[in-house]
Amino acid sequence: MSENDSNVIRREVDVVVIGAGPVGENVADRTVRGGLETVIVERELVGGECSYWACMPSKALLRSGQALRAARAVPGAAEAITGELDVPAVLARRDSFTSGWDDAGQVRWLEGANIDLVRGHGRLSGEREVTVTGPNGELTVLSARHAVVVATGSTATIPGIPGAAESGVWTSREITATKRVPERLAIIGGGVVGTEMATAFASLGSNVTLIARGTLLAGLEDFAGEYVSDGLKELGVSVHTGTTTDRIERASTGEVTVSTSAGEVHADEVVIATGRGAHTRDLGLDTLGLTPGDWLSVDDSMLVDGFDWLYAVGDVNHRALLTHQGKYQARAAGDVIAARATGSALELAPWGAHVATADHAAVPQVVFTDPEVAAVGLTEAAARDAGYDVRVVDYNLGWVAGASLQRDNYRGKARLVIDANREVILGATFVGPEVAELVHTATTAIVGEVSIGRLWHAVPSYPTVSEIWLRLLEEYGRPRVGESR
Ligand SMILES: Cc1cc2nc3c(=O)[nH]c(=O)nc-3n(C[C@H](O)[C@H](O)[C@H](O)COP(=O)(O)OP(=O)(O)OC[C@H]3O[C@@H](n4cnc5c(N)ncnc54)[C@H](O)[C@@H]3O)c2cc1C
Ligand SMILES: NC(=O)c1ccc[n+]([C@@H]2O[C@H](COP(=O)([O-])OP(=O)(O)OC[C@H]3O[C@@H](n4cnc5c(N)ncnc54)[C@H](O)[C@@H]3O)[C@@H](O)[C@H]2O)c1
Repeated sequence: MSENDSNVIRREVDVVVIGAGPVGENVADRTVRGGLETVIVERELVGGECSYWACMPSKALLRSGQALRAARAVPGAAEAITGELDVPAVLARRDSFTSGWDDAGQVRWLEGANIDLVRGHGRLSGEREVTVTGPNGELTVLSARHAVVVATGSTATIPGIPGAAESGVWTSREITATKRVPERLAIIGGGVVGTEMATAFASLGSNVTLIARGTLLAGLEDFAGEYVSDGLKELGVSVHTGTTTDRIERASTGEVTVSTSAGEVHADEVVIATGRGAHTRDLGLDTLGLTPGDWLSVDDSMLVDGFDWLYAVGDVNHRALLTHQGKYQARAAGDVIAARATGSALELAPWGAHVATADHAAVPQVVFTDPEVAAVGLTEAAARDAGYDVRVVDYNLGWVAGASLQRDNYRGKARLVIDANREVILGATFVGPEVAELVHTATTAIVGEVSIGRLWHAVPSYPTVSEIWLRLLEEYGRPRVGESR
């Protein structure tokens, strides 16, 4: 590209955001609201991974099976269920949630929010500068007066299992967008994607084998993975934990053989669900002295270490690979960029308006398996490792009146991890059918540092599953007179 090249469009704006996933969209929304002219660059679909190949399609694929099992667990309703899932209807509903992989609706949202879209692949090309290669090779050079925000997300990693690359394996993209349900499906990886997709496709009629090198859902409380393993087995999934995958081979017939330490698995398709890598390989990081392919390390206002104009928000900074947490970071980052640009007051102390403090203490996550797992904050092991004086209280969710009304044979467990010195909650985990909505109360209690004594005054309605809160408090004990705060 030469300076005088007439085919190069040059434009100066206040803020350039690279990546129009949920996080980039939210940063841009906040900078525009803060009075800054903002351009967003997108190489694929506006809405990002979450809208088309992750959160939305995966949850749509899971929901119908969950609703059917819920009805079957309630006598009276169960008798009314006479058939199986309507697979084409489930896939059609998934298609409606991805708008048929068409981003026109999200583009309209950008227009309504006064965010300018430049389609193409963005690369950092110098200080405060991004060069975009458009769909027909045209170049647009965007100079940012105030900030460049990298919100390019993450991509599925394919480990170096011999034969994987040549066998046409699927990742989360192909499984969430599939137009057919494979008769036999092997899934490698016992994390969130692996367990959710095993649940979805077992419900849709696949014969699923889940191969995990360790336990399921490592990183959460151990009992979460154990309950989910039992749930998968009840759905007919063959669960192999502590199992390594040595080779993947596709025969000319199309059949795939997965050789593992537990024997051979034969399948029609294999999904690799072994984690994510930073979407930064072809981003021009080297022009700034950074390493392509690395996650971008940031401070709590999302400024990349060593820069005063470069921000990294969402999956790409590796703080929490979750849409809601990335959008939380985006609100802080968008507002801090606007505040720094206009010279307004900054709030950078913990829990201030311009920092994502909750990333360190209160990241909620729901795993939409059956049973569901809803967790926030520290696990018991993480709290002990962090040096807290920990008290743990557990309770059987099936003993709560609201749970037994919800369905027969309700099975589940809840745990609070409590800082015994300050008597505040550090972490909470709920495992059971439809527990997703329970976790926000725990998030609020952790963020607000609400004392156990005060929580006794937060009365859950009878007979709801939320009465688990009262049972957990009873297990912990009521503060004596003079002790409550
Ligand atoms: C199967 C699956 C299910 C999931 N389910 C959930 C869930 O239920 N709940 C939840 O909270 N999280 C879920 N996640 C995680 C969630 O998808 C991510 O945390 C979220 O998408 C991150 O948003 P983001 O905007 O940072 O990145 P992305 O959504 O990945 O968006 C990044 C955007 O940047 C664009 N881009 C990248 N590089 C460039 C470039 N150089 N130039 C221009 N554009 C570029 C991409 O095309 C993309 O549109 C799931 C993930 C997977 C894989
Ligand atoms: N409901 C949700 O919120 C939701 C759903 C799906 C994904 N996500 C997010 O997306 C991210 C990615 O999910 P994921 O399941 O791909 O990653 P993950 O980190 O949750 O799980 C990866 C799994 O693969 C295993 N693994 C890693 N390398 C391996 C190898 N070489 N061979 C065999 N196994 C290997 C790990 O031990 C782990 O069990 C997660 O961080 C998660 O937060 C969230």
